Amino acid sequence: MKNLLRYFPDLTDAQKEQFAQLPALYAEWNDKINVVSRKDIENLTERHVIHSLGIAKVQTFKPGTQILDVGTGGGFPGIPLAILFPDSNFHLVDSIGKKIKVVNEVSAALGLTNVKGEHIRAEQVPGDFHFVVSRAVTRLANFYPWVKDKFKKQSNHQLKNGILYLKGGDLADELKESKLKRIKSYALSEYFKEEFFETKQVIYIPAQ
Ligand SMILES: C[S@@+](CC[C@H](N)C(=O)[O-])C[C@H]1O[C@@H](n2cnc3c(N)ncnc32)[C@H](O)[C@@H]1O
Repeated sequence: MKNLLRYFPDLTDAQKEQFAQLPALYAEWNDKINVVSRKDIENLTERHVIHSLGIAKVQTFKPGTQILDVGTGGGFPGIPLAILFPDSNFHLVDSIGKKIKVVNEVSAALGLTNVKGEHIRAEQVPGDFHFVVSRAVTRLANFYPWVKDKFKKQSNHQLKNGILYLKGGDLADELKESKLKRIKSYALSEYFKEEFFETKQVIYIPAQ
């Protein structure tokens, strides 16, 4: 929690309270439905919450922004982003229904009104979003076709509408394979000092 406050010093009391509830909520739900590895549950704030919020270091979402989180699992990166941006709307989808149960239970416990969890495959989501966010779902060559028709035409952020994907390691082959253009990568080590972030990046792919 201390690091979270250091990296995001402008949180309101309500947001601090919501972030503070996450470790206990996920520990409780993870015992019933596994959404986070046992090792990671002990480092939830660093490995899941701060990591998810890496997207916010790259782009601040304006009020009214529509965001789709594809393959959200138990709600990452969608839930931490929804706490940070209470005036943006987050549609969190996963192809496994019990994971969405965790998403909906956690967001209800936090009183989040800007999160909609849905059990649906990404390919089937009817689209109209400014941004798609994701972490640890599939290679970009598979991912992009799932979401390519889901972007609003009008962009109103510093970044044009597109994908903000949390990735790690050497991505040269994956990016080449995807044949996607104008990709930018942002190293999370620029923002967060823990070793965990050393090779972590946010990959931005504008809608094309
Ligand atoms: C490794 S988990 C990552 C979960 C979460 N994003 C995280 O980082 O903690 C990958 C998730 O993607 C989901 N998934 C895979 N293919 C999908 C698809 N076509 N549509 C929706 N969800 C999908 C899986 O069910 C799984 O929950």
